[in-house]
Order: sequence, then C-alpha cells, then structure tokens
Amino acid sequence: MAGNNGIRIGVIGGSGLYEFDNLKVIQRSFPETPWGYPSGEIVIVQDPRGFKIAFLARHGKGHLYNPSEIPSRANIAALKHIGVEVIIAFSAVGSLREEIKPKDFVLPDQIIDRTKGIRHSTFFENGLAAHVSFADPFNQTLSDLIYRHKSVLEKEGSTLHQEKTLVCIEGPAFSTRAESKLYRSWDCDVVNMSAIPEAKLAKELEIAYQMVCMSTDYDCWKQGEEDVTVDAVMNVMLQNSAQAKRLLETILPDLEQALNDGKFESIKGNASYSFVTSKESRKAEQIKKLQYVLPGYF
Ligand SMILES: CSC[C@H]1O[C@H](OP(=O)(O)O)[C@H](O)[C@@H]1O
Ligand SMILES: Nc1ncnc2[nH]cnc12
Repeated sequence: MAGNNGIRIGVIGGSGLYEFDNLKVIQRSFPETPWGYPSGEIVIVQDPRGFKIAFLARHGKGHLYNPSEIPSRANIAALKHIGVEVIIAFSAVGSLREEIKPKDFVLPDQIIDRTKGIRHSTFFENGLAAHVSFADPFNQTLSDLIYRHKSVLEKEGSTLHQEKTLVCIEGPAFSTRAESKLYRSWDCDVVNMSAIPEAKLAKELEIAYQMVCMSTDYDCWKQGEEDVTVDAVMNVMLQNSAQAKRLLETILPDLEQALNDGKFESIKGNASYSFVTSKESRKAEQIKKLQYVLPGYF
C-alpha cells in the first residue's frame, strides 16, 4: 500500500479507543517504515458512502505501549506513506478546569510541552536539518469543521470546547498536585501524555492534524474529587467511545467534501521551506528515508 489509494483521512485512537467497529474493515497492514514498525496494524475501514479511512491504535492492540514508548515516527510515516492528508487523533485527557466536565470533548489549539526530550520528535536529523513552524500545532480548518458538529455530542449531554490549551506531560505517572496546580496557573485547560511528538511529526509531514480530547477526570487539583486513576479514565472512556465513533461518522461527509474542495491544500509545500542544510551537504542515507514520506522534495 503506498500513496494514491484514495485513503486521505487517518484516525488515531487513544486509550480506550482501539478500533472503529461501526465501520466496515476492508484491509489490514503492518508496514515497516524507515523508522520501524507502527504501534499496530493500520486498519482500512470504509464508511457507507465508500470513503476509506486509515485507523491506527496509538498504544497498539491490548495497549502495549506507554506514552514515552509509542513509535510515533513510524505511526505518522506509515499514515503519510499511504496518502493520508488529514489526521483526527483521539485522546483521553484530564481536565484542569471546572467547566470541562468528565465526558466533555475538547479541541485544543495550543500545546505546552512538558515531555522530557526522551521521545524521538523529528524526521529531520542526521545530515538534514530543518525547522518547521509549530506556532499553531493544530489545524484550524479541521478544528472548525469538527466544531460545527458539536450538536451530536450535546444530544448526549456532552459539551464540545474549542480553543483550549493542552499540556503534554512525560508520564507514565500522572502529575503531582503541585504540577496540576502549576498547569492551571499557566492557563492550561487539559492534560495528557500523547500530543507530543505526534503533533510535531504531523506538522513536519504537512498533515492537517487535530487532537480530539475526551475529558475523563479532574487530574488531582480539585478538592472533593477523587485523584485520577487508570480505572477512572478507562471507565469514562468505556462510556465515551460510542460518542467518539458517532462524532467521527457525523463529520466524515463534511471532511470528504472539504478535502475534495482543496480546503487543506494551503499547508502543502510548508516543509520544503524549512530545510537549512545545503543541497550538496545532505546525506544520501537520510534523503532516502525522507523520500518515503516527502516524495518529490529531494
Ligand atoms: C490510560 S490513562 C493515561 C493515558 O491516557 C491518555 O492516552 P491517549 O492520549 O492515548 O488517549 C494519556 O495521554 C495517557 O497516555
Ligand atoms: N489526568 C491525566 N493526566 C495525564 N493524562 C491523562 N489522560 C487522562 N487523564 C489524564
């Protein structure tokens, strides 16, 4: 499977969202990329109108990987290689705001990176230096498109919040109470462990990327609430995953139309302006790897 298969939409499922069983499975693959194997199989599903979506479970089947161990470069590279232009990435998050209640959904527009530099977070290294803009880590067109369908969630009693700030911690332990309060003082609204490096890598490969966060707990800042536990997260996710699937099904026709109307074309070519290494200094081995994800650039 490589490019031009008509698979333009990728969906990444997070904790508690390991498959999209409401759509018909038409193909499965486990491709080796120049950055190794993805977290699990890439499952191609088809919606009732015949539109194909590539689904990947971030933590693998059976939740194999801790956030720091996720092979994010292979995940994003594999999706890009088969032609994906847009990624909707689901994530279970802790809420740092009273008004973001468990079971609410959030479309963040900013990230504060509190990971510890131990995750591979770039495709550009080893003889090819490049710096993409990360001022806006998420895609506004995609966020607005999803937000237009907020009534699907409201019908079930959940609110969809937009323009919020996500703090991504290293984990795997949850935050201390002092950290949780610090993030609130920094105006962060939600916390997870998986936005970085996924969002950065998608940006490097010119993929329109939006995280759809599902609030599962109040972390540990809120008096009178239980401190977050895996049990609490998974319990809420069990109830929320049907909502996530419904939201995805609802936005698909609009998303297909937006792709056909060229609404995501403006980000194409962005990476080419970010290279700093002169053409003659670029290492052949690195160029070969990058041709897998950015064909036609070198
Ligand atoms: C299972 S609790 C912590 C775990 O949940 C979130 O995962 P994901 O973003 O993949 O839904 C969070 O980022 C942590 O990895
Ligand atoms: N409180 C929390 N902190 C980090 N990641 C989370 N995922 C779900 N809840 C979380």
